[in-house]
Amino acid sequence: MFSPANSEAKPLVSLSNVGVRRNGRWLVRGVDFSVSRGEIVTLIGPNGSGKSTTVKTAIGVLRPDEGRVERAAKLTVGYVPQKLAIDWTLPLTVRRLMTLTGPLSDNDMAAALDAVGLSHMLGAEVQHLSGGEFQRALMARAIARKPDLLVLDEPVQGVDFSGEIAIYDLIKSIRNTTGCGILLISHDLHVVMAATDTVICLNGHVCCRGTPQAVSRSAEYVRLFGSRAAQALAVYSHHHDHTHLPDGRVLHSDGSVTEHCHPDDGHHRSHDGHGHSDDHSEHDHAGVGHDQRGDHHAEDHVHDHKQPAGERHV
Ligand SMILES: Nc1ncnc2c1ncn2[C@@H]1O[C@H](COP(=O)(O)OP(=O)(O)OP(=O)(O)O)[C@@H](O)[C@H]1O
Repeated sequence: MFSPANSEAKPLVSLSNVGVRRNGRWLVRGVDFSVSRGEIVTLIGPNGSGKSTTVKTAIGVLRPDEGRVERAAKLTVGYVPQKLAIDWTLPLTVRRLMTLTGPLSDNDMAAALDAVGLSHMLGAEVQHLSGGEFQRALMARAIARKPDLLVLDEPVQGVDFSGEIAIYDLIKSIRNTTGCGILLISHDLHVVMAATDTVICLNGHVCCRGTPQAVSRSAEYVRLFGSRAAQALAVYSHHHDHTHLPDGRVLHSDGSVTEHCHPDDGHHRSHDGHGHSDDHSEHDHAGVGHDQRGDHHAEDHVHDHKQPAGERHV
């Protein structure tokens, strides 16, 4: 069992002021974060905010156009991409899926499938797996080669709400048993799990970062989802009140355009039941910290915490 005390101080991967530019446009810029052994870091943000670009840069699939990416020597990465090119017309068993990218011993395959709860499905056709089972099979494939860093791009796609909780539990258990670092992407701003040590919100740059734990401890949340769900899942929603234009300028909600984020065009909105207010200390208590480096100011975004779509406050 992994113990954080055993974790190495040096991060597995660290990004400093990373920017990626394509066709004259910055896809992401000024991105700073690191992932250490035993740590779970989750990137959230709207469509096109640069999450996939950022993880691809972190693992070396893309080269940054500015800034620096440092990876630990001999780092092994298990990567579950957002999209997988599978020919669904051809039969493909779970066993074959596990070995598509290289040979794997029977023992390692069995251990990985056991870890994700799919040992009984070695001979099953991938086409027949449920959304949750398919995601687990992809995770088994990624952990079978015992990576130092596991990177999961939207691990809960096609999975229902209770399945999401199970997958987040599984991710946490993989971290606890192997001690690997985990870098996750959640496309959905609403759902972030409590196992996450750090949430990083991207919108072309790092908007804010912090822990989702405080939300999962709120009485309303525990009443709504039960204590088990509260241990496994936190809910975090983030409303962007400005848009980054292709040329790097910023379009604000009042229609004005500035070179950089505006220092006072946003506010912390209170939310029914969660008691958030404009008081910074309270917001900090909720574990969410704004990124105050560079030109991005603490007041540039509106936050609240709420239940996922389809759920309702009680
Ligand atoms: N090679 C490329 N050339 C030009 N633009 C690109 C390239 N790759 C990505 N983009 C653009 O960069 C932006 C960020 O894309 P990215 O896939 O990183 O976002 P994302 O946050 O992962 O989005 P989603 O939630 O939809 O998966 C998008 O506007 C995308 O169209």
